[in-house]
Amino acid sequence: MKLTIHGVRYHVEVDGDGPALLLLHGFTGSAAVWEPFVNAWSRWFRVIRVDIIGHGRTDAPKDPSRYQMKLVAADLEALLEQLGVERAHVLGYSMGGRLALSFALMCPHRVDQLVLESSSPGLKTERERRERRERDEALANRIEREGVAAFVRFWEELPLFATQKRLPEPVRERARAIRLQQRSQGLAASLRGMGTGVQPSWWDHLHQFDRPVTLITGEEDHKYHRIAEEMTETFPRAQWVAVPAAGHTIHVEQPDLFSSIIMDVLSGSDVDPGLP
Ligand SMILES: C=C(O[C@H]1C=C[C@H](C(=O)CCC(=O)O)[C@@H](C(=O)O)[C@@H]1O)C(=O)O
Repeated sequence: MKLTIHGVRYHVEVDGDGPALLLLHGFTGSAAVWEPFVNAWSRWFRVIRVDIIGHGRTDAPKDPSRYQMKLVAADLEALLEQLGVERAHVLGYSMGGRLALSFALMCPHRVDQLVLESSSPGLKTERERRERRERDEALANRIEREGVAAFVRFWEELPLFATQKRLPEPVRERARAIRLQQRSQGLAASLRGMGTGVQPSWWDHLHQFDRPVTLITGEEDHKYHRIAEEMTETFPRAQWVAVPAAGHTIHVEQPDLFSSIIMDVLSGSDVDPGLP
């Protein structure tokens, strides 16, 4: 379905009934990344998948200022309102996790449980943010200059995704196909408007969020493993699950284990952080 939120036409897919579960994909992704989980999860939840601004079949305004994290978080509140959803479990992956955390801190009354897969609260210092903005501006220019296909070839070779090289080719092909569906204008504006160096740092606000939080990282994703360790110490009610034999994109690399973790967490079952 299409919902017009503050002038942006969002593509939203809704499956199932029950407690709302809002799913937020990562940079270069779309609602399609969650497709493998919808049949199982929609038996228990009203699964709401959003194409984040600039991605998928949602509008991709050229002006990066429309992608500001606080504006997009406000979009999510209005979107849930239009769907008649008062509160939701919110699961975000990577960029979607940064958005999920922004939404949770801005609208805590709208969140039942927060689950962050391989994500961060932003960068602590203005120097880190400035350096990241410069890197992301160069990336945005590269996307506009070379196009999405060339960018995807570069992007999927990042060390952050090295563990995906051991995945079966059809799995990698599916992830690649979703990235290739993106528009250069949307990706470039997303980096400039809601990149890690642009968003506010939420590090000093994590202690304010007293709803249950689950942080999920891959044991081989050392950078986000460290970030999750620090976030766990800061949130009042956080658990951290480190998934073996996985890197940054756990829902692609260990889908069955990922789905079990999510269902256990959302059903209120204890998850063994050490896992089998
Ligand atoms: C390259 C780094 O940061 C980027 C990596 C992960 C985030 C993401 O959403 C990637 C999703 C995917 O391609 O599967 C992205 C973001 O948060 O916007 C980061 O820019 C890094 O080394 O941290």
